[in-house]
Amino acid sequence: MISSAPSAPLSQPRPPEVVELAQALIRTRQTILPKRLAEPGPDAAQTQLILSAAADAPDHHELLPWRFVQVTASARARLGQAFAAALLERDAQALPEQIEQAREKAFRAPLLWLAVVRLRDDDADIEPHERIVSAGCAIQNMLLMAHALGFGAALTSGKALASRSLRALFDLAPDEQALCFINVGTVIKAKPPRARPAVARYLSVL
Ligand SMILES: Cc1cc2nc3c(=O)[nH]c(=O)nc-3n(C[C@H](O)[C@H](O)[C@H](O)COP(=O)(O)O)c2cc1C
Repeated sequence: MISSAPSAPLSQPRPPEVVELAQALIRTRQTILPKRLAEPGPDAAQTQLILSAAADAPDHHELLPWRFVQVTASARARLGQAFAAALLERDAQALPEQIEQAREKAFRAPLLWLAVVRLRDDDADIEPHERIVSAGCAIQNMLLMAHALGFGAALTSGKALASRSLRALFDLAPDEQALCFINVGTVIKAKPPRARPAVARYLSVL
C-alpha cells in the first residue's frame, strides 16, 4: 500500500510489487479507438474513480485550469448536430454522407467527456502551456484509471473542436479551449500495441 496519510515520510522505498504494478499499468495502456469501445461503460462508482484521478494531477498555483463535460446519452444527438454543423462551417459543399459520418461520431463510446482548458485568467504567471500540461496530466491519470478498471479508452480530437457550433454547444468561455474528447468503454477489439520509442530518442544530457 502507498500511504497517503499526511504523516507518511516524504520519500520511502516502494515494495517491488508497487513498481511492477505501476509499470504494468503504464506499459499496457493503449489507445482503443471509439469504434472499438462498446457497452457496458463504467458504472457510477467507476466513473467517479476515473474522474477523481484527474484531481491528482500537478496544477501550478492550484488554478484548476481544466474541466470535463460529460456527454450523456440524451445529449449525443445534439453533439452529432454540432459535428455536422462544424463540418459545414469548414466546407459548405460537404456531401450528405460526409455530414452523416460526422454526426455518427457522437454516438460511439459509452462514456464520453470533453476536456476543456482555461488558457488565461487573473493569474498571468501561469501561461497557457502550463495549463495544458496540467490538463494532459489529469487526462493521463484518467486514462490509466480507466485502464486499471479494465476499460479501453481513447482521446479524439479534430477540427470540430475549434468550431463555432461545438464551442456554443459546450458553452465555452472566450479563454477556454476544447482539448480533446475522452472516450471510455468495453474493448471489443484491440490492436497489437505499438512499439514505444527508446529513451535515447527523447533524452539528452546537459
Ligand atoms: C490530444 C490527443 C488527441 C488525439 N486525437 C486522436 C484522434 O482524433 N484520432 C485518433 O485516432 N487518435 C487520436 N489520438 C490518439 C493518438 O493517436 C494515440 O495516442 C497514438 O496513436 C498512440 O497510441 P497509444 O495511445 O496506444 O500509445 C489523440 C491523442 C492525443 C494526445
